[in-house]
Amino acid sequence: EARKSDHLKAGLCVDFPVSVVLPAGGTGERTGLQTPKQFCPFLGRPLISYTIESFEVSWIQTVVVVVAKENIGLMMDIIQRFLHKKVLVVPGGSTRHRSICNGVAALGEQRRPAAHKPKVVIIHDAVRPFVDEDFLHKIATAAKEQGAAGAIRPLVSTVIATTSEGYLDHSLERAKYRASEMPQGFTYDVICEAYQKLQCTESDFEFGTECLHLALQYCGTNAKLIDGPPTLWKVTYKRDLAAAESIIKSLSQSACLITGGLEAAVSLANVLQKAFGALDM
Ligand SMILES: Nc1ccn([C@@H]2O[C@H](COP(=O)(O)OP(=O)(O)OP(=O)(O)O)[C@@H](O)[C@H]2O)c(=O)n1
Ligand SMILES: O=C(CO)[C@H](O)[C@H](O)COP(=O)(O)O
Repeated sequence: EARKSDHLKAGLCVDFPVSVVLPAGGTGERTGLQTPKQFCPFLGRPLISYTIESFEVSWIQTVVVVVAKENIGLMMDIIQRFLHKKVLVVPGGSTRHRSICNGVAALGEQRRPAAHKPKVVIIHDAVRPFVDEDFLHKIATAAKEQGAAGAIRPLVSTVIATTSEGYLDHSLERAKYRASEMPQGFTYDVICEAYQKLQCTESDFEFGTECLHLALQYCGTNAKLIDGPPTLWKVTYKRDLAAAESIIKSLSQSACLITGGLEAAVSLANVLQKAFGALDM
């Protein structure tokens, strides 16, 4: 049976069509598990279902989920079981860029009038389940204005370059750099052009890790960068699955205390509210 948390929606809106591409075609090699991380269950529900739920807001039209061919059936079952609406499933590619490119192409193939083509496409890794509507709205709005926008976070460690013999070559001044995270947003025209096969090279498709870079390189679009919350982090290693589980458990805990207004009961309610609040990241 579907078990969906009743998130408070922020009541935001936009006056342009927005669609989403969620790349979910990876194998999750770094977790060391057989099951790709996006399909690992948390409280009986696969991780990807939580991510899709974050995009179930009124101002988003279509969510394209890109999965490996062999997981299309599994993905369709998840959509049916957890009552996800507005989701289109398309086959992925051998790298993340190829999967995203397939997802963007699927938005153009949908049988709908040009007027309903997305103005903005949000791209978000399926394995970053904790993204809130307010931040999605910031990314969509900035992407519409600037052509591209992306989430950034401060670097935790200093980035260094090594020599081929394994010695320090040079180190970067950490304060000047940021970690690029997801979500990212693009106007539909910019992301389509960025992935044009005539300019996006095989090397980009094979080794690239940054969509914002493609937009700059092939469309001359300087993305607007927006500081994101720590919750945008990506599930990459096994330890991240444990962290995700603990957050999902804390988010799913809720209590309804009917106090009748007695002073002692009201202060108990306040204490409980603070205790639950302390579970926040
Ligand atoms: N061929 C691929 C590879 C990755 N992804 C997706 O891109 C996102 C971020 O990639 P990453 O964390 O690298 O996922 P995996 O490739 O699955 O992980 P690993 O590198 O450990 O195998 C994930 O949602 C992943 O499913 C994809 O859609 N298609
Ligand atoms: O941060 C990102 C984009 O800026 C991507 O999520 C990241 O590049 C995915 O990378 P990988 O496949 O190497 O884990």
